[in-house]
Amino acid sequence: MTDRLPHEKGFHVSWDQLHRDARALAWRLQGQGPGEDGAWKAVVAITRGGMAPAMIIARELDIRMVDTISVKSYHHQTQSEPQVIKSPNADLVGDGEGVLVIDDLVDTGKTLEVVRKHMPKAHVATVYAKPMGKPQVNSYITEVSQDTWIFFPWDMALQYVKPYTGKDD
Ligand SMILES: O=P(O)(O)OC[C@H]1O[C@H](OP(=O)(O)OP(=O)(O)O)[C@H](O)[C@@H]1O
Ligand SMILES: O=c1[nH]c(=O)c2nc[nH]c2[nH]1
Ligand SMILES: [Mg+2]
Repeated sequence: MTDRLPHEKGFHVSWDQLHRDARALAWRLQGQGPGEDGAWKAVVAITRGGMAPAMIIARELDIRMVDTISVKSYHHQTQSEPQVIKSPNADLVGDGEGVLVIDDLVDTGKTLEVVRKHMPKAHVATVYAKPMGKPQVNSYITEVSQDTWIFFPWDMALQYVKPYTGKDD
């Protein structure tokens, strides 16, 4: 057994970096909604990864209507068919008009495909995007290659690493 990942590259995101990138996304979305002065009606976070960026975006854009949609598709790094296991309030989101749907990243785009069926008129935004999933998002901040695995701060902890020489005594 090996501890090595099935992906060649890792893109490690700190809390600070996530905060900056989510703020950059909020900046891009500000004033782009269909409401008066470009306001958005609500934010829907795709749990769980979308919750941290959605909170930052809701704060920056002063949106108080926040709901969630829960789509489960990965077990560690293995993907299965996405399933909606919790829907947002239908009275709040309607067909998605004026709603910002936020996720941390789009990879294959399968999760967003399912979400778009629920809210076809929503504006879908992710902080990070891989090429295969890009057609599913309306806005994103940083693109990484398809063979990169993005590591988020909530999945990581600081730990000792050996020097490059391998000598740590
Ligand atoms: O574009 P896709 O290939 O569908 O993958 C992207 C989705 O996968 C991850 O969520 P995951 O299902 O692992 O759940 P989590 O957010 O609870 O970690 C990530 O947060 C996205 O929601
Ligand atoms: O933490 C994650 N990093 C990724 O790159 C990814 N792709 C799908 N799901 C993911 N989760
Ligand atoms: Mg997710």
